[in-house]
Amino acid sequence: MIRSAVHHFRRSYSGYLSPVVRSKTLTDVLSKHASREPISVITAYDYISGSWAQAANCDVILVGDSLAMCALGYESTTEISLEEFRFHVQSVCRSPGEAFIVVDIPFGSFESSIEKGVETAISLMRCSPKVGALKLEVGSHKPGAYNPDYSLKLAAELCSRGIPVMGHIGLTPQRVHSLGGYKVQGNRSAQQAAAIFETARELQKLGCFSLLVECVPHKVSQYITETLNIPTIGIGAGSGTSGQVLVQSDILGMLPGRIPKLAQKYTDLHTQSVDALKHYVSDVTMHKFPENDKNGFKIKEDVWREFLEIVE
Ligand SMILES: Nc1nc(=O)c2c([nH]1)NC[C@@H]1CN(c3ccc(C(=O)N[C@@H](CCC(=O)O)C(=O)O)cc3)CN21
Ligand SMILES: CC(C)C(=O)C(=O)O
Ligand SMILES: [Mg+2]
Repeated sequence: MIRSAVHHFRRSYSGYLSPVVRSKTLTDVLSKHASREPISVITAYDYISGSWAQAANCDVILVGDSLAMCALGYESTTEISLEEFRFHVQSVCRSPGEAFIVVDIPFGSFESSIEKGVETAISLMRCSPKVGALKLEVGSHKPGAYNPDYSLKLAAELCSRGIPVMGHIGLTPQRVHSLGGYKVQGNRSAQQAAAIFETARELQKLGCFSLLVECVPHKVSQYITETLNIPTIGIGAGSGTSGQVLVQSDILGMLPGRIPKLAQKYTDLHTQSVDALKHYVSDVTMHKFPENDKNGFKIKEDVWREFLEIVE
């Protein structure tokens, strides 16, 4: 059977049929690293923020569990459930574009057992065929320790099952309680920095395709980047990593108040949005909106007269 041409089109956010764009694959991301081009990563939380990141041509979209704090108003990332998180993954995946999509594994969905972790990982991969990889926060590996960190074992199990894993090291926000706050990691002692490096090396050995390095002194993250073959994506890890990631709500200034020192605000969407909304509220109050000619709909004069005859 000849396939109809419509199969090669999909609906874009504007509602029009647009040519299907194939998402970047893991291979595309790794070839970018092989040619030493910086990899750009932006978080997204829903269809709108996903579409913005796609339109900006970032290489990778991270559906980060920071959405708990930055889009849902929770106090920490530990509060969001897997079920709630999956809806957001699905909506980001509906955004049209080429970005490779990486998804966080939220707190509480993988810690009880390896089996549970594997099941969760499969359910996240199955949110959409556009989910290309998962990200797992990993605790510091103590070299020679009798009981290696559970998350290292889970990372290995996922890799061995064909699920691409990005290991997340340094400041791991899901462990905010055991870390005693959102603090720089690997700056207090040589042993602490070495533990982060050893964890990075171990994760590469276990098969992780990339590492996310958060809030680590730039000398340490650059050393990790230069020593390993897999790309490192930094946040608060300086300029020596293979790529950078930031939280979209920080880049755009979507929320009032301060953003972490590691981030940079490129615009103030909160202020701009509130100003625009105030303008609308004022227009409604002042009878300036809507304007019948511009925003309204007409009825034919004879239909109108007939209407009046019926009702009067
Ligand atoms: N808006 C936002 N941006 C983020 O990048 C982000 C979140 N939220 N929530 C989840 C995690 C937590 N992250 C954070 C949160 C706070 C700091 C922070 O307050 N850092 C201190 C410096 C660190 C220190 O004093 O040791 C700062 O002054 O900004 C850092 C990373 C990164 N992630
Ligand atoms: C802060 C980044 C790295 C993250 O894990 C997230 O957005 O959830
Ligand atoms: Mg996260």
